[in-house]
Amino acid sequence: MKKIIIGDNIMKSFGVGDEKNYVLDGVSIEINEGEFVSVMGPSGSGKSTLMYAMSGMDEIDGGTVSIDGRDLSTLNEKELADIRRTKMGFVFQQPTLLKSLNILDNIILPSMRDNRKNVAKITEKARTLMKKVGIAELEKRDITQVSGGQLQRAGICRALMGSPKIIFGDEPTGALNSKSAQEIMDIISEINTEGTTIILVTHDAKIAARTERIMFMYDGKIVSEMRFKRFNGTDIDDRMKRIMGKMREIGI
Ligand SMILES: Nc1ncnc2c1ncn2[C@@H]1O[C@H](COP(=O)(O)OP(=O)(O)OP(=O)(O)O)[C@@H](O)[C@H]1O
Repeated sequence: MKKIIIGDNIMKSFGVGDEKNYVLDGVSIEINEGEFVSVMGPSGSGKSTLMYAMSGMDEIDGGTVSIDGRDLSTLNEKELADIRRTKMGFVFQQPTLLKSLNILDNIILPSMRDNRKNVAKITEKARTLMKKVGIAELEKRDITQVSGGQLQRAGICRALMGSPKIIFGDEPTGALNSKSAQEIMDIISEINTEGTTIILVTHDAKIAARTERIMFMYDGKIVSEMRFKRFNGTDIDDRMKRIMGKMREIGI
């Protein structure tokens, strides 16, 4: 199986001198192409920092991160930006959409920055994605005129515009009620089934239970890992029970 992300002994600190605090303390991680991974851990354990380190959004103090065979430390700013744009998509708890633009324009905006000439093609792709996630009829709406779940669907469309190999999600369902959260997970699972590697940070055992591999962080380290078969909708309670047992064991 091809490894799409290899992180070796990643160190990341904030602060200087006596205030220096290692938030990632020698994290090694390998993610296979097409894997569906989640990262759990207490608040402040370093989950988001790990995601930013793995995606090259943040510089690291030590260790290495390679994406699709390329060591990020050997790349200049432009090469790094290219890799981020072509290989990765990001979904956050609250999609950062612009109030002055409608849903469709928000989805196409980042792609337009890269390629102004292909408006028709970009718009067509956005419409295909909107249809896929069930918001086709909302393209003209302002972002204040849709629900949180619909907004997150738009955020997912925007992340998918560049056909990324990897989607990073930082609490992508964190602002949603449980029904919308599960619907968003249905969409994310489908994207994974189509071959995209997914890495989610979540506090929610019910979200993690739908992934195939869960990494548990504590104090800047990955302290445990759990693997499941691909989720087929039948054994959520059993998976959640196992995850919650592990969380208790670790002290989360
Ligand atoms: N830019 C920053 N400057 C200083 N400290 C930071 C910065 N970003 C993160 N930290 C600190 O690093 C630690 C880990 O933060 P991180 O956001 O990775 O944790 P997390 O596990 O994702 O937490 P949560 O579940 O609350 O989102 C925290 O103590 C946080 O305060």
